[in-house]
Amino acid sequence: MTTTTGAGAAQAPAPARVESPAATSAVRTQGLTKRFRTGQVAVDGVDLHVPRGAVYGFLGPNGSGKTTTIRMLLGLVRPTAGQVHLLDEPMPAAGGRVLPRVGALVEGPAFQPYLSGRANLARVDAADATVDPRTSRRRADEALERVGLLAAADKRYRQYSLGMKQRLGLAAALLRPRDLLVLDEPTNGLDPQGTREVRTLVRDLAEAGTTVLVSSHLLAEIEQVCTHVGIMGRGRLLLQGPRAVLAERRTARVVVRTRPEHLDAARTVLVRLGLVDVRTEPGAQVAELTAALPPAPVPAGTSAPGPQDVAAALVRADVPLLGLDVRHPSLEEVFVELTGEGFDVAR
Ligand SMILES: Nc1ncnc2c1ncn2[C@@H]1O[C@H](COP(=O)(O)OP(=O)(O)OP(=O)(O)O)[C@@H](O)[C@H]1O
Repeated sequence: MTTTTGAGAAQAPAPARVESPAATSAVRTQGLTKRFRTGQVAVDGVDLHVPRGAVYGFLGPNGSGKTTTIRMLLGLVRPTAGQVHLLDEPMPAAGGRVLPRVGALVEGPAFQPYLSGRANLARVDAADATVDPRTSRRRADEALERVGLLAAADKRYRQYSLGMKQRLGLAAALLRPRDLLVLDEPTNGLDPQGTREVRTLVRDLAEAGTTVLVSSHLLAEIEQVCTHVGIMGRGRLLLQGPRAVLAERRTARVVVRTRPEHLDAARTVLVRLGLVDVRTEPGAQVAELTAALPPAPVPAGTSAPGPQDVAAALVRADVPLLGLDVRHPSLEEVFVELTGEGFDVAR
């Protein structure tokens, strides 16, 4: 794994800037696109917005373009088109100034296999021209402690488990205070306890004022710590916003069971009531219809049909009601619906 720490970039004194009122983004992209030489469009016109102070869950199935997007943010991959601003500064032009304020954990070989974890961190630290070399050891040990790796600090990197390697990558990103942390699948290779620790770490860092962009193909792993989410599917950003946008997508469906010969009449009733996405499943004895209920909350002054209205309307239309339920999709189902594939499916 590589840690991009802004190392080597001599930090020019920040010029006096008049911050515009809109200067509140940790990450902002416009039309970010990457077409590889193979012709594959891995990232397709992505407009990311990560507000300052957010924990932004960057979610999507394997192969949906998260890593390529992150690499473009950090200047590791050149975009085919589009713009990137980090901490309200244009990239890559302001990289020398901005990248020291950005810690990153992205995949790729970077650590020396025959050096210990601590010695590897010392190398990363030494490459950062903006820090005091005399306090290197303290920084390394504090970072190792933070990720629970102090006890294994003197072990060689090649003897580390995948989880330990991942922790060392995190430690490298934490060698100095950051305004923005970009973590690509930080829980890869970690056991459930390690995953919980990463979540706690992310929460602590955010509380201390660091904006965190964290990617995952596993919704449940990071959903709990996010204040914002962005969902990728096939190179496109399908949904973005405060975490509540996910809940809003959890449209409940009403499930109606009736006799097969009344299926068409029941369908007409549901459509007349204004329900959408009506699906029918004829059966020999019992036919089933499902339809989307309007999402709550309903705007003031309007009344959206609820399950009781559905029942009443069916009875009025003489449709025998053999059963009526309301089904709420899980967040996982919302994702599958959004991305059009299982959350673990590679392209
Ligand atoms: N260097 C490359 N050349 C050609 N295609 C690439 C290259 N890197 C990535 N891709 C393709 O671009 C698509 C997006 O890959 P990317 O790694 O960005 O997805 P991801 O969402 O990060 O997936 P994962 O969770 O598996 O890392 C994939 O289809 C991948 O095969």
